[in-house]
Amino acid sequence: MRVQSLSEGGIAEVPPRYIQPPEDRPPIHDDVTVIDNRDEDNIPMIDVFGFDSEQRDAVRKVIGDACAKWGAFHITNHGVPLELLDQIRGGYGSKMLRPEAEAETSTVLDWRDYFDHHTLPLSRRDPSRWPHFPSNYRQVVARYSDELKIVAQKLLGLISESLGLPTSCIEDSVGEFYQNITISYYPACPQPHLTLGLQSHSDMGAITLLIQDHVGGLQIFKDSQWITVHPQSHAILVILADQMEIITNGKYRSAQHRAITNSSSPRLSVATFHDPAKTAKISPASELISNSSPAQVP
Ligand SMILES: O=C(O)CCC(=O)C(=O)O
Ligand SMILES: [Fe+2]
Repeated sequence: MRVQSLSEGGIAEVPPRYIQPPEDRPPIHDDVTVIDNRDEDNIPMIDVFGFDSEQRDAVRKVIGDACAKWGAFHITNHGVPLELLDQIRGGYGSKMLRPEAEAETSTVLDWRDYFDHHTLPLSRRDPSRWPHFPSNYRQVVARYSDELKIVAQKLLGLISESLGLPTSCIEDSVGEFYQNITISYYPACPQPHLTLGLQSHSDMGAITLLIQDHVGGLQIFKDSQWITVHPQSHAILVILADQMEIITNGKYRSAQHRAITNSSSPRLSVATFHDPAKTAKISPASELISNSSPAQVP
């Protein structure tokens, strides 16, 4: 059953299968706020200046710092047309989302419906399996996929350089991207203090590019605290994923994150995952292995 139907049915209490164990529940009181971190503690906002080569040294430096400290950061002036960000966020959400089969082993369910699109390589892209409304929907998703692949490639180049690696190092070890776009819809929840929209996890691929609407609810775990990522409509959130942690031999960590719910507004996010090719064998870059920094994985 869709969570959206539960929510719109007007239930006052969430079904038991959605109730998180006490240690995982978010600290929401009177449904207003979560821990509200001060702005200076919030996730870095990095202007990449359209990946302009003149700014490359400076941008590489701040990206390196953000990767080491946060494993996640916002970028602006990324070159993706802002109207495309709005198009993929806008209006497509609730009606076409359907729940994917929940693993029966999962004891507690997420307060979320989602729709997954296989977008790259092109051999996996079959728009006929995607919703066909609004009429330009498939076109928007395809265009968004292509634009975000470019951003992901440019970021991998900068991240490689920030570690003193050749520009193409990480991209070469990742191989041809497997890209998936997941649109998540989190209906309003009558008991946000008992539930999670999405349980704590790190993404398993190489790099995730995420945009969200104005509601907010994404949190990143840093220094033993959950930090709420303030929505920034023109920015793209970059989240380092597990394969990046392996390739960088732990110099950069994948970011642990989760989504919380709220009782008043449904929320939408669009996550674009870039995973290594199925044939890629991921291991730490040899340049990052030394006596003082042995390989963290074989
Ligand atoms: O909805 C969000 O902000 C988070 C989505 C996410 O982390 C995921 O789909 O892996
Ligand atoms: Fe995630």
